[in-house]
Amino acid sequence: MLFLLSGPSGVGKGTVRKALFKKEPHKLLYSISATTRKPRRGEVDGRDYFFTTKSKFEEMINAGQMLEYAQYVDNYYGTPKNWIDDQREQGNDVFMEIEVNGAMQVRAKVPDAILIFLLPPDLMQLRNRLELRGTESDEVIDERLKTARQEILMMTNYDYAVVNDKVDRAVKKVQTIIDAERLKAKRLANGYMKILEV
Ligand SMILES: Nc1ncnc2c1ncn2[C@@H]1O[C@H](COP(=O)(O)OP(=O)(O)OP(=O)(O)O)[C@@H](O)[C@H]1O
Ligand SMILES: Nc1nc2c(ncn2[C@@H]2O[C@H](COP(=O)(O)O)[C@@H](O)[C@H]2O)c(=O)[nH]1
Repeated sequence: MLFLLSGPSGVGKGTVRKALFKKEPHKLLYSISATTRKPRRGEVDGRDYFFTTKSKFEEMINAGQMLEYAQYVDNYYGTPKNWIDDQREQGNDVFMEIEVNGAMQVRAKVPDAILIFLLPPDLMQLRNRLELRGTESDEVIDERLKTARQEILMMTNYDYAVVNDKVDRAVKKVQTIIDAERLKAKRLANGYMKILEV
């Protein structure tokens, strides 16, 4: 199965994902994205992102190596396709964490993907979280918040919305969605739902 988490910058996608993975070791595999953004302090190439150049990224796009990609506030971000295909063929569940334009490409290409949108309690808290994280300049924070307003309007295209007020509560909700979707898929695979429909 393919689970995808989106939401505006600073809403807490990475925080929720890391907490979820601590609770669910080995059951979900994180899809590492490629980006042309410069690494932040503490970020590791091949763990947080595959950091690359604009020209290499464009080569990958032209070679059809991206499942999806987007330009987000002056940088490219995208999901290498091969890895996702390999994992799904082996029966592993994959977890993606990406912005909304890329998510809509995944929706079109992988119709059975489960799309979850993470919301902030309000826009003021989104700004506070980005400022407290301290990884972007004021200018970039303004750009990201401007983009956030458009992104939140896309929420209706998702299967689920979860408010990240408290991290542990948001993690529990995402875990519940994953468990419910896995159960649904298992029942469908066994023909259980089909029998009920008849
Ligand atoms: N529920 C929460 N309450 C308060 N602060 C939070 C909460 N969730 C995350 N944060 C904090 O908000 C900041 C942004 O979180 P995080 O980096 O996980 O967001 P993100 O959505 O992954 O951002 P980006 O898309 O820019 O990578 C971090 O400093 C994190 O510690
Ligand atoms: N469309 C894609 N968006 C991605 C991907 N990897 C990350 N992202 C999103 O980009 C923004 C900015 O990320 P940041 O690390 O610079 O804060 C954020 O919304 C990420 O979720 C991807 O592969 N494709």
